Amino acid sequence: MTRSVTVRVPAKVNVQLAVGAPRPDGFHDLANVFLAVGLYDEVTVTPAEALRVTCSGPDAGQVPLDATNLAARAAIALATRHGIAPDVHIHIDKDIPVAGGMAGGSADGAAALLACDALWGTGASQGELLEICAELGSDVPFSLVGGAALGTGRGEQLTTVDVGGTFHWVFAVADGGLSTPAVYGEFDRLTAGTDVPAPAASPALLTALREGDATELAETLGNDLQAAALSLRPSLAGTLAAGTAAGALAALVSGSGPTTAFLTADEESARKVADALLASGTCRSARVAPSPAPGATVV
Ligand SMILES: C[C@](O)(CO)[C@H](O)COP(=O)(O)OP(=O)(O)OC[C@H]1O[C@@H](n2ccc(N)nc2=O)[C@H](O)[C@@H]1O
Ligand SMILES: Nc1ncnc2c1ncn2[C@@H]1O[C@H](COP(=O)(O)OP(=O)(O)OP(=O)(O)O)[C@@H](O)[C@H]1O
Repeated sequence: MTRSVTVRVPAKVNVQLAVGAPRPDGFHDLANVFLAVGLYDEVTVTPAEALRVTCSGPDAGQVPLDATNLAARAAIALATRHGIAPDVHIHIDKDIPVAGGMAGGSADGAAALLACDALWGTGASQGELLEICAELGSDVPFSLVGGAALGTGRGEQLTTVDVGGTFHWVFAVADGGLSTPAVYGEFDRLTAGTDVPAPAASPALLTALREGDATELAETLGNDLQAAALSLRPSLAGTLAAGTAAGALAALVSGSGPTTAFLTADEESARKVADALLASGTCRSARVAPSPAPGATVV
């Protein structure tokens, strides 16, 4: 009998994304407060004659199925380290918006890594898994651990953040994606000639998370990439305004966008904001999700 392993993995929203000046290696130092949210991809790995990737879900057509897929890269990275062949069929059941600033590709990379480790019995330590994640991308370590964390460096060095309650969100999915490097490039263009301060986590935001206080969190949310995302996609301003008018406590661009995130007082209010966003015609779909959510987990 052929054994399969399935891993469920969450999307993320950045409740604070403080961005420093560009580094010599092209990356930016960050104070990146990640929160995992309850929208999930499921990645299933099954032994096969050769590595191949398939994908299902409404956005499946936008997902690369070649060796550039982060799930395939994760399988190859683990196999290479352990001297085995990455002969596995990876199936991604995708529910996280693609190129939406919610770390969907990163989630699949972390999930495939955990799934292959379980399938092959490689027994990689959490430290080794996190090291491979960091090689795959800045957001990938957080997708593995989930919950809430502060990411420093380029976002890959994680410190756990305490969260004292459930926060309710609405995510407005835009038509088409935004390229993460293009948004960082626009940030550089917009801040050229200015003194960009070293990024630091907001103590008030960390307190709001610890106390589970949505009103306080709403006042302290911040995304330094928001102006760049709005500059590249001006129509997002209309989406942000529609969610705020519908009663969201706060609205912001999720990571590099173009998904926009709305913090609400409770689940009922989240449903109302989602309905109003859809009716406004300013987004393709509106998804309700609680946070924090657990990281990559074998199901
Ligand atoms: C916008 C965020 O999603 C917020 O969590 C992340 O910072 C992006 O993380 P990611 O998609 O995993 O990004 P990576 O795959 O590591 O890098 C893609 C590109 O984004 C830019 N990048 C990314 C992270 C970072 N700290 N500084 C950057 O300038 C670089 O141009 C890099 O070449
Ligand atoms: N498994 C994957 N799922 C989706 N996209 C992938 C995957 N692997 C590689 N990609 C590529 O990565 C690009 C960005 O997709 P992704 O959904 O990860 O964006 P994102 O959510 O904006 O990322 P982040 O928030 O980490 O910056 C896609 O356009 C696609 O070409």
